[in-house]
Amino acid sequence: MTQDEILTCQNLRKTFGDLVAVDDVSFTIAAGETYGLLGPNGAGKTTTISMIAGILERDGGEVRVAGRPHDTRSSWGKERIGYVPQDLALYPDLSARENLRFFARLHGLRGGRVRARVEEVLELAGLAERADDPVKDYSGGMKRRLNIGVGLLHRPPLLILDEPTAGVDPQSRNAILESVAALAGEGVGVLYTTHYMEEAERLCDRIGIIDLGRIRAEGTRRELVGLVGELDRITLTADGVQALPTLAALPEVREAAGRDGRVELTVDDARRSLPKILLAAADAGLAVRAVEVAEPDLESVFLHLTGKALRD
Ligand SMILES: Nc1ncnc2c1ncn2[C@@H]1O[C@H](COP(=O)(O)OP(=O)(O)OP(=O)(O)O)[C@@H](O)[C@H]1O
Repeated sequence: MTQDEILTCQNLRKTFGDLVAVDDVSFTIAAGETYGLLGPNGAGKTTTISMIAGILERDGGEVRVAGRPHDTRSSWGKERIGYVPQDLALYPDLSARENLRFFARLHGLRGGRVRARVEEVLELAGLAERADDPVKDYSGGMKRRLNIGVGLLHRPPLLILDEPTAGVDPQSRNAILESVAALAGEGVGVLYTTHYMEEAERLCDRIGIIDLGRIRAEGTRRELVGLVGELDRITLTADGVQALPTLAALPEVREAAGRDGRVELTVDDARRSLPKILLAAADAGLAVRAVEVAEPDLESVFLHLTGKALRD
């Protein structure tokens, strides 16, 4: 274990009757790192994080929080984890401020520390202006932001978020993603589950692709994309395909094909090679009308690894 590892889980396993919901899952998260568990509904994300959070008994494996063994009975680990479940755990008749005060006391905060922390979390969640309205009058996104705020009250060094943007409006979604990035910037380790590829790509330093209870592949976005050996594609729409031999001869171009005024190029790094390709096309007398760049994404990685789409 490296010194700044906030979470280590090894060989986690959970069965429900004959169903193996989580099968030999291992990964680590460092302080300040955001780790994404990306997989479709039923992949085993919630079961995995419930075991890590210490709210579900595991059938096998080990969890360490900041180096210490952690299970359903250990309060030391729970004090270091902020767990935000998918379902809202709020009192609808109380205001945001009242909800936060209640949960802050539950975490053992008292007196002036409750007041100060509640105000900080209201700001963080972007709810200061509506702090005294009953939660039942909030939008779905506001409730979700408050739910995350509750998980942050005790300043945990490890934050576990279970699909925090499911069903929220785009504005709240953006606010949630920004606040998670800010927390990671302050050194909080984040475990983030999602079935949205774009969120994993935008937010996560490393991603574990999970399907049928197993982690199929793990790495940075670039590493995962590299794993399946897919290359970037550039499509030029032009007045003809006469520049094809010139473009095919460029060292950046792996494959080139053209017909009906469209030139299709396969390249290693589209962003870097695009200016050179456009210059070469112009030199060869090709009038380019449109350019389209397609980089392989985690959706294609998922398809490659599991033979099915991330979303049905
Ligand atoms: N308490 C339970 N009893 C029986 N089966 C369960 C239980 N909890 C989960 N499962 C099953 O275990 C598998 C993994 O479920 P889990 O909820 O962990 O997946 P998930 O990736 O979080 O999906 P979702 O996004 O739908 O929550 C699924 O097949 C699910 O039906």
